[in-house]
Amino acid sequence: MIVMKNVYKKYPNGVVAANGINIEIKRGEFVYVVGPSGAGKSTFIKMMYREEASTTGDIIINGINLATLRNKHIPYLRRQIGVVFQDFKLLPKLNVYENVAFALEVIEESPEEIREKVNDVLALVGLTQKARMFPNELSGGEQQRVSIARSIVNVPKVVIADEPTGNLDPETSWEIMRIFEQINARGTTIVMATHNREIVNTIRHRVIAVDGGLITRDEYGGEYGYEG
Ligand SMILES: Nc1ncnc2c1ncn2[C@@H]1O[C@H](COP(=O)(O)OP(=O)(O)OP(=O)(O)O)[C@@H](O)[C@H]1O
Repeated sequence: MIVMKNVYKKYPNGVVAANGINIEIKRGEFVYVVGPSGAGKSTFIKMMYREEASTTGDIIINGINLATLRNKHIPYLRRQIGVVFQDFKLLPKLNVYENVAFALEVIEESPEEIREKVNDVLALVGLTQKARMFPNELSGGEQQRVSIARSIVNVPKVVIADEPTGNLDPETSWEIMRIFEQINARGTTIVMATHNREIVNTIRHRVIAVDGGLITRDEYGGEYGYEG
């Protein structure tokens, strides 16, 4: 489902952020990506949704080879992958419902389909009552719920999350994790970069540790194993 073969990434400034990564992530897995700041975690996951292209090596997502993917087909890839960010990235002028619906409208779904799908995901993240509110009227945890709803409304096979609890207090972080657990229980693959030791060591999943652009550890049910 996600395969990387000898993936190497050098940024234009000369920094090598991936230095020969080989990995296979199967459908339905939940994977944490951990490692010190600057280790290459974001680069690793940005390459999965083609925010960054690899310099050399193959990346295959759901059978799509990103090395040969033409730019005009990137939207097709993105529809198969939901992405959740630390800073939510909601559209401030759209309300909760519209932020989630937007992901569907751009691919020309019918109004009935949009309504049903958006209402379903808002119920899943517990925001039915706040559908008409705007991002600046919501707490950080609620904003992250909207962004998770947006990421899954297309029913992607993979959800990639880059530090999704990084801006949230501990209690809210656990609530957000419960939602990711639910999404994973429905069969969606989750790849999550995180600095949250408590979470990694409590809700056990596969742990991929990255350092210096290399995978230094890959264990099912592994420990966080880093300071900070
Ligand atoms: N767009 C870019 N241009 C140049 N260098 C970059 C770029 N993005 C990241 N880097 C460099 O690549 C290396 C890996 O960065 P990356 O953001 O992948 O690390 P990270 O493990 O996600 O770090 P953090 O935990 O601090 O978010 C760092 O040395 C960083 O400075």
